Amino acid sequence: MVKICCIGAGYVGGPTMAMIALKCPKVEVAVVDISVQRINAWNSDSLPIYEPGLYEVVKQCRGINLFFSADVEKHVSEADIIFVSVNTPTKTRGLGAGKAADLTYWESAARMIADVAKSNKIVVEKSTVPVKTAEAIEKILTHNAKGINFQILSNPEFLAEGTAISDLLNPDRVLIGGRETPEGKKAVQALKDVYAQWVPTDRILCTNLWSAELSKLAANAFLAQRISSVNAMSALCEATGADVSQVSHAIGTDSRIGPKFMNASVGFGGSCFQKDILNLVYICECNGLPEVANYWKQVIKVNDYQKTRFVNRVVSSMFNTVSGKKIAILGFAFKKDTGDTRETPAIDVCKGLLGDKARLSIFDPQVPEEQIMRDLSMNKFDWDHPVHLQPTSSNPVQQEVGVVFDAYEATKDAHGICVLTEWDEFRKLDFQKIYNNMQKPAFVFDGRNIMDVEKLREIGFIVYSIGKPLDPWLKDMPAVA
Ligand SMILES: NC(=O)c1ccc[n+]([C@@H]2O[C@H](COP(=O)([O-])OP(=O)(O)OC[C@H]3O[C@@H](n4cnc5c(N)ncnc54)[C@H](O)[C@@H]3O)[C@@H](O)[C@H]2O)c1
Ligand SMILES: O=c1ccn([C@@H]2O[C@H](COP(=O)(O)OP(=O)(O)O[C@H]3O[C@H](CO)[C@@H](O)[C@H](O)[C@H]3O)[C@@H](O)[C@H]2O)c(=O)[nH]1
Repeated sequence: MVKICCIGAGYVGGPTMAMIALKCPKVEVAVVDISVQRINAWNSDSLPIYEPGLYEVVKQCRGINLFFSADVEKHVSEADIIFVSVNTPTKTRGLGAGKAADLTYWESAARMIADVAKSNKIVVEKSTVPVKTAEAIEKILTHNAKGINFQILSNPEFLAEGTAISDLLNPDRVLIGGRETPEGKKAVQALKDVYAQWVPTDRILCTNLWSAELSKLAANAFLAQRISSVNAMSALCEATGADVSQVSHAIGTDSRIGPKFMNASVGFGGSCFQKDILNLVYICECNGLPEVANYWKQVIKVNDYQKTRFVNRVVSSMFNTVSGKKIAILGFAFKKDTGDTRETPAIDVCKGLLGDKARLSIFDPQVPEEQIMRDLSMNKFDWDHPVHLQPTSSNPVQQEVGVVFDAYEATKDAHGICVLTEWDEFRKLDFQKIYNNMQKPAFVFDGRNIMDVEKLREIGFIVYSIGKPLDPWLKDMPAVA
């Protein structure tokens, strides 16, 4: 029986391994982690991450051919194929700080593999890493090899949160990069055999190592660039009276452009886009390509501009001050159907409003209070470490923040509402009831374009929607980012 071990039981390691276990009953899969707390949660009925359909998959295989364990070394030493899916945060200190990937966790995993391995292993990069990481990992492994053969593969993950299970079930493609030697090709084939249990072989792409590593960064850069492009257009729409949804639809019907990933928003978030683009920028700079680096940097600049622009709209609409005013924040996760808050635009928007002395009442159906408080007090990039190793906060959360369990409670007596995540349940709220319980004039700032603007205006709200023709109230208000 082939034995697979995955180091890192996070958003990627957990769901990907659960899918392999489900589709390959003859493979034994162990997911290991240094966080005992996370492993205990994977072994309980309350999984450590919220992902539609995940629990059902885990329940079918757990204890049969899927195991979660904190005994990292035992499972690594027994495995034939080892996936490494650990954190690769942005460096906060030293060379490349603020851009380069910090490979501390990756390196420590590689050293541990070299220490405990007693038989030949295929080591698979599942984490997103800089191009040429495989070379560094190879050096660490072979210099400590004791005669053991290690083959390194790059197999980046393309799942998106909230749709992880369907993405894994039916991926657009699986990418496997390996050395073009006979041993390298054999290792690629071994991994291909695993995926081929459920993925059509024409969707399993095999490349050299560096193409696979770079394709992951490039894919995220292209996707994020699309959002920054439509968000840049949203600012121009507001200035000219065009409607960004109509513009997106009109250009998306061109088959060369396509309709997906064209929703203007308060900005993209999530653990990957910003981190991976910064990483790409750093690699370009290191390779003497400052023009290419600056091109990609602009995607992040526009994203930051969009978040600042949103905060400025809120403040300027409300007579240029939100000091002491209650603002309801509906949605804190970086997108719907996940409880993940990593790099969520809600953090920057909330911090911006708090900077103008607002009082915030926050509701998100999936994000617990403790997480929101931690996010608002944490320094940039400090989130991307194993939970027990996260730096303790240097900026305790202000008393101006309250987290509540219901949208009606959040909006009671509020002056304004900011919709920051596109949860379906927000569309179904009783806005007449909400309006009746708010201060007047009552404002809605829709950062996701999910609200029925006409209906809200009929009720009496003053409404701002990203990239839509402005409410007469807002037209005269300056909103310079
Ligand atoms: N989240 C996504 O949607 C996504 C998608 C594609 C790729 N990625 C990439 O995958 C990697 C993992 O991301 P994630 O979202 O799963 O992160 P995560 O923080 O959810 O999980 C990483 C896990 O690795 C564990 N870990 C760290 N060092 C370890 C070690 N030495 N030994 C054992 N366990 C260790 C941590 O405790 C943590 O549980 C990152 O490189 C990320 O960029 C993420
Ligand atoms: O039209 C759109 C689409 C997305 N977003 C925002 O963009 C962010 C990222 O969304 P999405 O890409 O759906 O989620 P992620 O889970 O971050 O997935 C991305 O990042 C992963 C980690 O690398 C990759 O594996 C995926 O392929 C890639 O889509 C979220 O804040 C979304 O709200 C928009 O604002 N407008």
